[in-house]
Amino acid sequence: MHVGLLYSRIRRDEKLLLSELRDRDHEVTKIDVRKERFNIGEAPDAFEDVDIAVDRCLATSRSKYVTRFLDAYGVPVINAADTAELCADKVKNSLVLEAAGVPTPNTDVAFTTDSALESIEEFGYPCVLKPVIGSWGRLMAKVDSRSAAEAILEHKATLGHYEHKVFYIQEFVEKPGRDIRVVATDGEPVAAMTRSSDHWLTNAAKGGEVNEFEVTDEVAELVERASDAVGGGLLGVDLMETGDSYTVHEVNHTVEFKALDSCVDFDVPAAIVDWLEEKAAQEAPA
Ligand SMILES: Nc1ncnc2c1ncn2[C@@H]1O[C@H](COP(=O)(O)OP(=O)(O)OP(=O)(O)O)[C@@H](O)[C@H]1O
Repeated sequence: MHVGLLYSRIRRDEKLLLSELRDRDHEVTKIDVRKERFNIGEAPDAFEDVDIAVDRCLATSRSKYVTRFLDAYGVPVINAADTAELCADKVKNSLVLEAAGVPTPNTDVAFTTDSALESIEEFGYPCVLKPVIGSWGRLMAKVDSRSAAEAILEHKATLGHYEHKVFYIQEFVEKPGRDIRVVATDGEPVAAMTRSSDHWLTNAAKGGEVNEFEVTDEVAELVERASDAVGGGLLGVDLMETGDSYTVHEVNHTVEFKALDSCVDFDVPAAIVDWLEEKAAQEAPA
């Protein structure tokens, strides 16, 4: 197959994918989206003969638009534009998980500091404020008191980019010092890990310790439902343990898997490329 890999920076994750694709003698065109121009009617030459495109753009904004252009050009893309749209935005992510009946932390959205403060007071302390767009745990706030809430809201309202004026307020989940990341292809778990830390932000990007997690039937079922809720694809489903069950706090669409690959006794890039081969075969004209 001929894979178009869309990127703006080649991380270790992309290197792992590229080397697996090349080991299997697949043709790969690396497409640096910073150097391309996307015309509304005509596809850039780089996409010629590409069987399947894999969006690995770091910046959410690029990912969202590039996948739309690929759709318009008729090039199959992992992940689909609609999936990118739903995963890139925490509000949309929460809404589709809730609508699909997937347990997810209770969340309010408010547009003014006064109404946000009402939500915060209702959730009680601590609760969590998250930027609606963002990753790696950046600009997340655990709000411990009313005075902290007032200060954070004022900072966001005064100094924040317009997206920070959409206040996303979430209940604090008393997880056991770790969360769970499951990488899945069309809802089928590939492998999973726990991310542990003394810090309330346990994600690997923040330096949390990673360990293999054996996916139980209950987790597999939640992962499948969470994946379906955003339209499937190659996804990272994040869950927290709640004591007697789980809650899914996020589904990621340009999932990083290097940390997972390093801690499991399983070849993650190989499993991803197996799945890509299947997808490309399904997309091929009969
Ligand atoms: N409601 C919550 N209660 C308690 N802890 C939370 C809550 N939401 C998130 N966390 C913790 O914060 C971490 C980052 O959360 P989240 O995944 O929402 O942020 P992110 O910036 O999108 O991170 P990433 O893109 O790396 O997954 C989680 O790994 C989890 O440890």
